[in-house]
Amino acid sequence: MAKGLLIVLSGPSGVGKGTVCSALRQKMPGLTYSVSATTRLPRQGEEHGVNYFFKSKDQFLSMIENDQLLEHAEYVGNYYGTPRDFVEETLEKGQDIILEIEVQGALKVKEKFPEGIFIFLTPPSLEELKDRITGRGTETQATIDHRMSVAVDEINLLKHYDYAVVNDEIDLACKRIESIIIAEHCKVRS
Ligand SMILES: Nc1ncnc2c1ncn2[C@@H]1O[C@H](COP(=O)(O)OP(=O)(O)OP(=O)(O)O)[C@@H](O)[C@H]1O
Ligand SMILES: Nc1nc2c(ncn2[C@@H]2O[C@H](COP(=O)(O)O)[C@@H](O)[C@H]2O)c(=O)[nH]1
Repeated sequence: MAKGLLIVLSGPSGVGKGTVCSALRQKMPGLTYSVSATTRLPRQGEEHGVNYFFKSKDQFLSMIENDQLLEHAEYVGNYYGTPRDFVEETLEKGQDIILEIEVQGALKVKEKFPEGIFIFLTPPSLEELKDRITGRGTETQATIDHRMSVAVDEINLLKHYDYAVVNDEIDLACKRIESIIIAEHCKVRS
């Protein structure tokens, strides 16, 4: 049986990865979502096992030690990582999986899975990006400033991705990503 596609969606904080990914999962119910582990505290309404596996720093470090993470990164003061077994088992079953992760982690996944599909979601402008992070109302001003400064470095790494998708409008961005996945399934592979 053919393996599933590993799809990595990244882009700066607040660009709309989570929003677009939720819309995409509604349109493509066969697409499996990789739930990450993090040491970040839950935001209001976030659930363990749904949005993230929320871990203490010691628990996270032990996941690294035991090689349970496909990749991990430290981002703006917290650790984030992708549980390895779930990704590998999903691909083996022939199902597509999407990872919604930041850029350092995406580049580590690319080293291990060069056959993956790497999609960078871009904001229409940096001003709009800042408005979105601020408007979400989840971050302090200091965190917004930190995330915005990291965003500039992240956008400079766009060249390592296969596709750039602008998130000007949620439905359009979602349609572009759906089209990429459909086209990748039609690709002739040697
Ligand atoms: N196309 C869009 N137009 C306007 N607002 C949007 C659009 N896409 C997302 N948003 C809004 O921008 C904010 C940030 O979106 P979201 O939380 O999905 O970003 P993210 O990239 O997942 O962020 P993070 O990396 O911090 O988790 C949310 O309030 C969301 O409703
Ligand atoms: N390298 C990884 N990055 C991840 C993972 N899960 C989420 N993320 C990214 O972290 C930032 C911050 O997320 P937030 O929920 O605190 O706003 C964002 O870019 C996420 O996409 C992961 O497993 N590995």
